[in-house]
Amino acid sequence: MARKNRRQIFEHIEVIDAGAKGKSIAKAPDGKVVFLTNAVPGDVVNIQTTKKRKAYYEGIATQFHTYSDKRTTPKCKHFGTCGGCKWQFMDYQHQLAYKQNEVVNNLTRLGKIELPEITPILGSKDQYFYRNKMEFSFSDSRWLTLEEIQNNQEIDNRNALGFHMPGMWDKILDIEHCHLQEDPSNAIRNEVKAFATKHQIPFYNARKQEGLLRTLMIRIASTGEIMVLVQFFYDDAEKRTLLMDFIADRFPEVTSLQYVINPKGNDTIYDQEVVCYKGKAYIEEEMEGLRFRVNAKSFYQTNSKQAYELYKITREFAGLTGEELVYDLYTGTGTIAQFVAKNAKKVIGVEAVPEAIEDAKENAQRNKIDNAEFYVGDMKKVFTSDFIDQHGQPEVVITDPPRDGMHKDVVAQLLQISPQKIVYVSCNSATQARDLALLDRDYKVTKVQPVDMFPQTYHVENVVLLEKR
Ligand SMILES: C[S@@+](CC[C@H](N)C(=O)[O-])C[C@H]1O[C@@H](n2cnc3c(N)ncnc32)[C@H](O)[C@@H]1O
Repeated sequence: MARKNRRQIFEHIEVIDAGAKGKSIAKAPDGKVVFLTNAVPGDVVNIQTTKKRKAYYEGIATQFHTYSDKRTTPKCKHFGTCGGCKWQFMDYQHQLAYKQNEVVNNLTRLGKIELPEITPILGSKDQYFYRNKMEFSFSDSRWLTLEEIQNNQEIDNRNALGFHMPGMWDKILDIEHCHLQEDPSNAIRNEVKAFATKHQIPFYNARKQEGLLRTLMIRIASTGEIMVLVQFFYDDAEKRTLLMDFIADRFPEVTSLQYVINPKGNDTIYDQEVVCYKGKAYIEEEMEGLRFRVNAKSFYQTNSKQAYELYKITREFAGLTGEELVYDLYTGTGTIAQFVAKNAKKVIGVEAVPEAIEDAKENAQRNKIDNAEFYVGDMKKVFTSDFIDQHGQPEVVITDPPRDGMHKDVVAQLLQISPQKIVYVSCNSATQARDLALLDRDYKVTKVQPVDMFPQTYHVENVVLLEKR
């Protein structure tokens, strides 16, 4: 009897498009779509299927007959193993074209939105070393590369400090050089790993839940300030001090050295106490003369230069005259709210993370902004008719939700309060399309501007202006 999920080989297939989550698309001889992980549109390949579903296959290209002219040479030695920068092998102009297409497809096909003429996507000047924040994981059972296995290399130490292998919670790929964050990021990570290994400070083992060192976070702000945060699994004062002093002495340019002791099963630090070991408990970002203090738990857009471009577009779309009451929903540390405050009568920011709202209030005070107020809470619970009665009917609403988009009650409330304009900033145009469809009854999409915040990845940010019909 034939096995249902039997692997199949398709020969001489042209890859025709790039699809969701960075996968490329080909057509199998039976007409079904094949999603591929390792090919670029224009490649002609042999495909081995890895999964068979009713309507499509998943597969990998096993042999290349023709290489696409959209290809370029990846810069990173970890490309192909590391899941971080999946599009590094595609020329940047083509990356941008596919991102633009993704936005248009999602808005028109999923949202059924009638679109105005769309301005071309705004590309990033820096295509590498654009991230201000990186988080690396320690592991005592490093992922072995094919090269190491093939060379039958003697492996006496399996320590790693790097990224999770795609889809594997317990396997870490050791990173020697990452092209996403500028110096001294690579030096800090590599020297911390070498020092901890030499001094036998145990690296974490996620399966056994043992080992001292869990994660290393590095933040490098546009002002040049640097935050390093080490996460430990338990407290060992001697080993902790040894490592923290090493970082402080070896990297005096670090302005904020912090640690967390996190005995939980997962390594999120949002519910943990952060201890400042040396320097300040925050770093400062700067934008158009505004200074933003960012603490270890605060969200700050990870590409600082493109965040400035994104905020300028948001402000331009809002078209403020100085007379408007503006709501900034999902305000984070209040950066957009403060960025538009001088053009508005008053701005109200709402956000779920209390520490972010504390930062927002303090930042506004230091920036001498006295027409912005910030409130903490879950949006669907806070953004109610009572809240509007208390704070006033906004003429403009800016909304920048997480990847899931807005809760349907929040969308319903927007329809209810009916502002003249809504500026919708999104990092996921599929959920944005869903929300725009719900708003379509009363609002027309009049401007769309995709922005590339994350070169070498398939992620795309999109700003939409909605005006009342
Ligand atoms: C994409 S970030 C935008 C932050 C900010 N606008 C900026 O540019 O820095 C989304 C924000 O929504 C917040 N958030 C997520 N779910 C929320 C909810 N249910 N209610 C309120 N805020 C929420 C997150 O904490 C995060 O700060």
